[in-house]
Amino acid sequence: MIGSPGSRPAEGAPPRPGRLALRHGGRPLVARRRLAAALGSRLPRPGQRIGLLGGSFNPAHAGHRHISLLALQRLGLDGLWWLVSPQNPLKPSAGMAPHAARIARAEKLAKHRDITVTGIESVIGTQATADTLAALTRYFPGVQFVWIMGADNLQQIARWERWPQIFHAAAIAVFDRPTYSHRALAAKAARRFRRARVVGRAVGGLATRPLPAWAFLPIPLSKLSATDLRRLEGG
Ligand SMILES: Nc1ncnc2c1ncn2[C@@H]1O[C@H](COP(=O)(O)OP(=O)(O)OP(=O)(O)O)[C@@H](O)[C@H]1O
Ligand SMILES: O=C(O)c1ccc[n+]([C@@H]2O[C@H](COP(=O)([O-])O)[C@@H](O)[C@H]2O)c1
Repeated sequence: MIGSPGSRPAEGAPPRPGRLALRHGGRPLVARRRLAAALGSRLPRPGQRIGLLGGSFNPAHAGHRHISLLALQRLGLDGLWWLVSPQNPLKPSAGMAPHAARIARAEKLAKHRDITVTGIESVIGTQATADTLAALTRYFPGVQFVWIMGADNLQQIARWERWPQIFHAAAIAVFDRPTYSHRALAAKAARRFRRARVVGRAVGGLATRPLPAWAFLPIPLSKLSATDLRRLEGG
């Protein structure tokens, strides 16, 4: 049923954003063929575990691929989408390469059968992650979405729009990143949701845990960043 939050109703979840109308005249606002086009015809099936690595990808780099491969393995994902954001609400648009150019470059780098590069947020008309997750869980009921991010974003997620809703909309996997681990784990979001943290062997089943659920994954670190790459490329 479109409009259901997926197979994992979150107990005590805050109300979904009212302004996000996904049905009009009984039909979804975005036709399935447009969603399929944005996903290279690879629509997910109910029950599948799909990782969502949201990012500016300005530009994509091997650090993105590194955490994506680890996410696929360690979380037993069926697929992982690189959600190339039209515009991060907290980043300046100056210096941001055009959306299509960032997608094209990410596609060249991803090159993995389980990774889909997509600009789907521009198709469904969302920018804030809370809205993106609300839309995806309605368009794809029963799909187990896992939001993937680096530790730098756990540190600052409490500045994102309606951020607690994100914890109630999808499981969250945080991948360690040089210099951020301690700050991230001491930050507001980690403290507020400390009881929802999944540790040890249970992390492998994060995708199917009742929400909220999040985990911090220590990994072999990658120092790569888009900021450094832009500097090297003279951008
Ligand atoms: N080397 C890395 N290790 C762990 N996570 C990373 C790494 N690089 C990027 N990420 C994560 O990937 C997601 C998308 O990152 P983004 O496209 O902003 O790249 P970035 O290198 O962080 O860019 P910038 O330097 O411009 O902020 C974010 O959640 C970010 O934390
Ligand atoms: O929802 C928000 O308010 C929000 C604020 C900042 C970042 N985000 C999302 O976080 C993801 C990572 O962004 P970035 O620019 O650090 O790669 C990307 O999907 C953004 O849309 C979302």
